[in-house]
Amino acid sequence: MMKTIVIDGLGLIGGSIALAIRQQWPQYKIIGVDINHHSLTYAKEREIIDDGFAQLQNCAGKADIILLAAPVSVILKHMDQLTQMQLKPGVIITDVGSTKKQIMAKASLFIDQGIHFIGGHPMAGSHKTTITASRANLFQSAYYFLISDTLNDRPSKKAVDELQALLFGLNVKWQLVSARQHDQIVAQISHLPHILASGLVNMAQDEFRGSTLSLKLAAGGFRSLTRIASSDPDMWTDILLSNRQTLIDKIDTFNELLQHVKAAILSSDRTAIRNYFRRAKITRDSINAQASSHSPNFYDLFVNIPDRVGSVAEVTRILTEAEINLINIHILEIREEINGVLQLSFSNQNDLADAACALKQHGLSVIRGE
Ligand SMILES: NC(=O)C1=CN([C@@H]2O[C@H](COP(=O)(O)OP(=O)(O)OC[C@H]3O[C@@H](n4cnc5c(N)ncnc54)[C@H](O)[C@@H]3O)[C@@H](O)[C@H]2O)C=CC1
Ligand SMILES: O=C(O)C(=O)Cc1ccc(O)cc1
Repeated sequence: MMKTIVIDGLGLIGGSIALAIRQQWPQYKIIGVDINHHSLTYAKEREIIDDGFAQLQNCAGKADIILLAAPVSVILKHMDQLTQMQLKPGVIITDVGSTKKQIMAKASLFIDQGIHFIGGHPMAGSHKTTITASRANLFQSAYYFLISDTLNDRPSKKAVDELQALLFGLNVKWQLVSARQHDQIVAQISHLPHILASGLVNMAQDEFRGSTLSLKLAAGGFRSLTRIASSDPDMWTDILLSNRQTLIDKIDTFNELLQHVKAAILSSDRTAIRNYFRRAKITRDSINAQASSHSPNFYDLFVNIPDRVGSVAEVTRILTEAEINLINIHILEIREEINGVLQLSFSNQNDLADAACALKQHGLSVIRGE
């Protein structure tokens, strides 16, 4: 059956979902909405969308499914606007916003109109934004939250089935939670870390101001811990302001934790300091162990690469030529004058074996992951 999908906000997430729907359901019509005409042109030229509009009101009435994928403040504004529009009977509206309580509070407006609203949030993405960074496999094996608050009746179950079928090609693991639970979870594992990463970068910048030393000295730890400080400032302002109280509480708790470490250092309490690191190490190690024992989502290969311009590109070129689908690429260690290590992730063992063979043939040294 032909369906019309409207994606409002054609950036990293909207673009990646459009690509995945395109692959899975080539017969569906995908309409993109974005205030940035470059995104629309880019998407049309690459046939990611069939048609593009600058305003949601110009196409929302044609949609069987509307996916809101703009920044959170825009999602909220557009939800208000949608309640004033003439929409198809049975339309499903969903969103991908990073916070859920405010959005789900507004979703009650739709219930009175007999419209299904399904709150959603894919737990994958990147510090890179805009449609140019989008890719069909961005969400491969990631968790995708669906918000249980408005999904209690039978018609909603049918709507959820329809949404999950639409997004089948994302290859995500669905996770049902309440909006409250959701905002608590993501405050801890996503929002607070973003605040801290940017704080570390700002503090280091202040420290080095007026000195000849610079952030170039930063080793791998600082770099990997602060990668997300490169995320989009506007998007993150929206996120923090839509999860205010939870984040205020989290910051207080983190403050207490820092005070605890400070006290341990002040009193040279070796045991307390060691326990601080030991407890974290056990937990952090177990995240990797859980991921590999429950479901090996990724098959990893590690490649030593020489420190020279273009060596990462050479690896990806070899894989592209061999038509091997790379799920993820991560630079683990790359410092000036020292060889680097690339972590390459594949979705299955065969791809991994083919990649190892192709890279070896080109003289690269590879190590298989556990
Ligand atoms: N970046 C990430 O890793 C993740 C982001 N999210 C959420 O997904 C949503 C989109 O994020 P990204 O795709 O990363 O951002 P993005 O910046 O790549 O894309 C947002 C798009 O929305 C467009 N836009 C802004 N105002 C608009 C308006 N009034 N009407 C129509 N389009 C408008 C922008 O021009 C841009 O193309 C946000 O709500 C974010 O919180 C969710 C999961 C991961
Ligand atoms: O870049 C990263 O690692 C992220 O943390 C991506 C991300 C950003 C926002 C979300 O709501 C979910 C995931």
